[in-house]
Amino acid sequence: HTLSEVCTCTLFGALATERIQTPSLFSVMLFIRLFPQIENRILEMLKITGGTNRPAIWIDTGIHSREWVTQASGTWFAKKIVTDYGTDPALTAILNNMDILLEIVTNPDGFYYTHNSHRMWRKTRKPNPGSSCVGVDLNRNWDAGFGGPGASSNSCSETYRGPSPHSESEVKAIFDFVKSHGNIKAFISIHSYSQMLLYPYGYTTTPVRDQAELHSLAKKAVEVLASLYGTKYRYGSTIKTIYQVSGGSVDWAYSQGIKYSYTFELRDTGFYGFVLPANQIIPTAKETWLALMAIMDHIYKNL
Ligand SMILES: Nc1ncc(C[C@H](C[SeH])C(=O)O)cc1Cl
Ligand SMILES: [Zn+2]
Ligand SMILES: [Zn+2]
Ligand SMILES: [Zn+2]
Repeated sequence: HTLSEVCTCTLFGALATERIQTPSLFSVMLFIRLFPQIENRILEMLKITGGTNRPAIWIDTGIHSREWVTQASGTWFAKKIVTDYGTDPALTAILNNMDILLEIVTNPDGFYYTHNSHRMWRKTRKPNPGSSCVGVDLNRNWDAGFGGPGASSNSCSETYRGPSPHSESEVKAIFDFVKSHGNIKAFISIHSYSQMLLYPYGYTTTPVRDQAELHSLAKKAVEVLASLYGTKYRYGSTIKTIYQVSGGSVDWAYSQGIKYSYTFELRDTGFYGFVLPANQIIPTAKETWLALMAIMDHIYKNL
C-alpha cells in the first residue's frame, strides 16, 4: 500500500465501523488537501456514509396535479414547521437532528393545467413523441417493477409509465437528489383521495423485510390521525390495500434502503374526491401532520 492508500483504508475502516462519526467537513477537506490524489475516493466514501448530510425526511405532495388537497397541505406543513420550531419540543428535537425536505408542487406543469384547462388532469404535460396524447404518470415512472402490471404502455392512458425508468425530468430530479444525499431515512409521497396509509410493495405481493415495523408504525400513525376529527384511514401494503401498481416512487425508495417509505392517500373516500371543499383543507392538513409527526418521532428515536 502507498501511504495515501493506507490512510484511505484507515479512514474508511474507521468510518465503516463507526469508530468515528462521519468526520467534520473541515477534517475531510484538510485530509484531501494533504492527499489531493485521493479526493475522489473520499468523496465516494462520504456518499456511502451519507456524507456530511444530516439524516433527512423526504416529503412530496402534488406529484399528481389534480390532487389539490396535497399541495395545499404541503404548504400548511411548511408554515407549521417554521411556526412550531422552538416551541413544540417534539418538532424542535426532530429538527435539531434531522432535515425535513419538502417538495410541494412536484408536478408544476400539470398543476398549472388543472388551474387553467382541465381540473382533473393527473399526469405531466410533456408531449409524447409520435402520439397526440400528452403526459406521463410520475408515479409509474420509477425503477421499481417498471413496466409490470399496474401501469400502462399506452401514452393516452392516465397511468402511462413513460418510455423508461426515470425518463421524466420531475422524477430524475428527485432520483438524483436522493442518490446524492445518501442519508434519507424516510420517503413519504402524499396523494389523494382514499384515506389510506400505504407501504411497499405495490408491484408484488412479496412482503417487505420491514413489514412488521412499517405496519405497526402505520397503525400508530392512523390512530393519532383519527384522534383529531375521527377520520378513518385504512392501512397496509399498497398491493393489498388499494391496487397493484408498478413503477411507484415509494417502492423505488424502499429498494434504495429507505426503510420508512409510505404513501398517504388523503381525504376523502369519494364523496367529493379530488374536488374536496376548501373548508376541509386545513382540517385535512392538521390531522395528516399528526400522522407525519408520529412517523418522524419514531425515526428520530430510532436514529
Ligand atoms: N406505492 C403506491 N402507493 C399508492 C398508489 C396509489 C396512487 C393513487 Se393516486 C396512484 O395510483 O399512484 C400508487 C403507488 Cl405506486
Ligand atoms: Zn382527465
Ligand atoms: Zn396520486
Ligand atoms: Zn390518488
